[in-house]
Amino acid sequence: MKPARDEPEPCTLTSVDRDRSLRMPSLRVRVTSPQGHVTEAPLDISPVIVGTGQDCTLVVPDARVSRRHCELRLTPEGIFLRDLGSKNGTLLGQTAILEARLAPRVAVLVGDSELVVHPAGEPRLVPLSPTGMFGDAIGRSFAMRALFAKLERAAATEQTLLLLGESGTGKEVLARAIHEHSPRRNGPFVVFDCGATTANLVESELFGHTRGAFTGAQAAHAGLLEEASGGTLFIDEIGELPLELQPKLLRALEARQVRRLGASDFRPFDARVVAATHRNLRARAAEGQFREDLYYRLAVVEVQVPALRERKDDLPALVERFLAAHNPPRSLADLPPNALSLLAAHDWPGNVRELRNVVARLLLFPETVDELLRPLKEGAAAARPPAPAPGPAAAAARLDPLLEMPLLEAREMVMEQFERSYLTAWLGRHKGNISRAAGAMGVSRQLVHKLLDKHGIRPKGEP
Ligand SMILES: Nc1ncnc2c1ncn2[C@@H]1O[C@H](COP(=O)(O)OP(=O)(O)OP(=O)(O)O)[C@@H](O)[C@H]1O
Repeated sequence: MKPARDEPEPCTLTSVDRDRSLRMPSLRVRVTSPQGHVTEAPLDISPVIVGTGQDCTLVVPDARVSRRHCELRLTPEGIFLRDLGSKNGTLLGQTAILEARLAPRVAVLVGDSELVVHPAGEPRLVPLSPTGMFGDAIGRSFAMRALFAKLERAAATEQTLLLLGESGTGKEVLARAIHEHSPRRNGPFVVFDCGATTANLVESELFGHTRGAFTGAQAAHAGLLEEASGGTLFIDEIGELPLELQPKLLRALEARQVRRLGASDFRPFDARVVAATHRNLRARAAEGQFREDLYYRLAVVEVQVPALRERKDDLPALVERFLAAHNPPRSLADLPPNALSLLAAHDWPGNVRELRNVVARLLLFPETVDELLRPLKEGAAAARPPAPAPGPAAAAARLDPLLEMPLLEAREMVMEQFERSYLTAWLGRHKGNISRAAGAMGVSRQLVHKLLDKHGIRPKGEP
């Protein structure tokens, strides 16, 4: 299909069909190493990250390429290439670029490798949700509206779904919305977090147990697969499911029946499973850290929930939502005038959860807007020594704004702030060493990683 004179350039994202579909050009990013090794990936609504790290979209075998070297993004304005702070730079001709619009077929140098975006066939149409909402999830960006349209269709089926995405991107909100849009909406929505449950409890929690199956099992207990019958079981952090339990979950999902711990018989269950993880499960499966057969069983429908930094178009609507949910409800006019532009300049490693917390803090301490995003950028490396204990007057002054909030909200916010300060202080004392900080805090390394994700903190030394 050749674009007519007035049609948009083929390498832009454009909504058509009265904003119900997205015209998605077919583009492929190709990187050729100096030895002639070629790696390729499609460039569509998700950005392509190029680097040597295994979590990159395009993993380039070139020692002069950084772990996360550069990023390509398809936007309504064209293809954008951004250097991610690489050591050896991203060169367009002789010029090192930080961010530039890139035309197709133009070669760029990353390390010693050549990167080119090639048109690869006809554009396709991707359905868009017309509303920019899916259950409680808000998203006006093309990326989220395309995701909502896909999830709406998947929700109507009985298929198992796998939601991938960084911590705080909204996987649980989406899982709940899938349940609410499914024929099972009148049944229970049950949540199980593999990452927050100790390994020896996971089995009895998921599959249940008989009386006397282990010390303390005084009564028989149905597992969550059975409890979610008629509804949906959301298994969060499925990547943390112990390897030895993975065949048992696979068998249960295949046979739609479950054997309680200590039992010899099988019981049928009727729950739909939606799973989520912040890990690259496909890569873990390839490395033997996750059962490949279970991965394929879970990923019948697999969706990637984009990070907030990839969809900053969503910021105003999300901020408005958090303001409106405040008690009493607030609006954008209650924020300092430069707040939205400051928020847009931030990278949001903790995603929507971090945004929600920042908005809550902005309402309490609007005068701190300029400082607010600075410590977030510096992360744990900037852990400051704890401030001296405040006197009674200072304590009362800090309490005043909290008194305007309902107890539960105020308590959650104080707890989150405490958790963050506690974590950064211990990481600071141990120079970012997670094992030592976890030891000092008396918790597992996994929990420290989870908390780091939750608060959007990147410890010193991590890129
Ligand atoms: N699209 C969205 N619209 C409105 N609120 C959102 C959206 N995405 C996330 N949130 C809010 O952000 C917070 C974190 O979301 P959620 O717990 O669903 O993230 P998650 O990806 O499941 O995180 P984790 O992997 O850490 O469990 C919640 O308060 C949720 O309501």
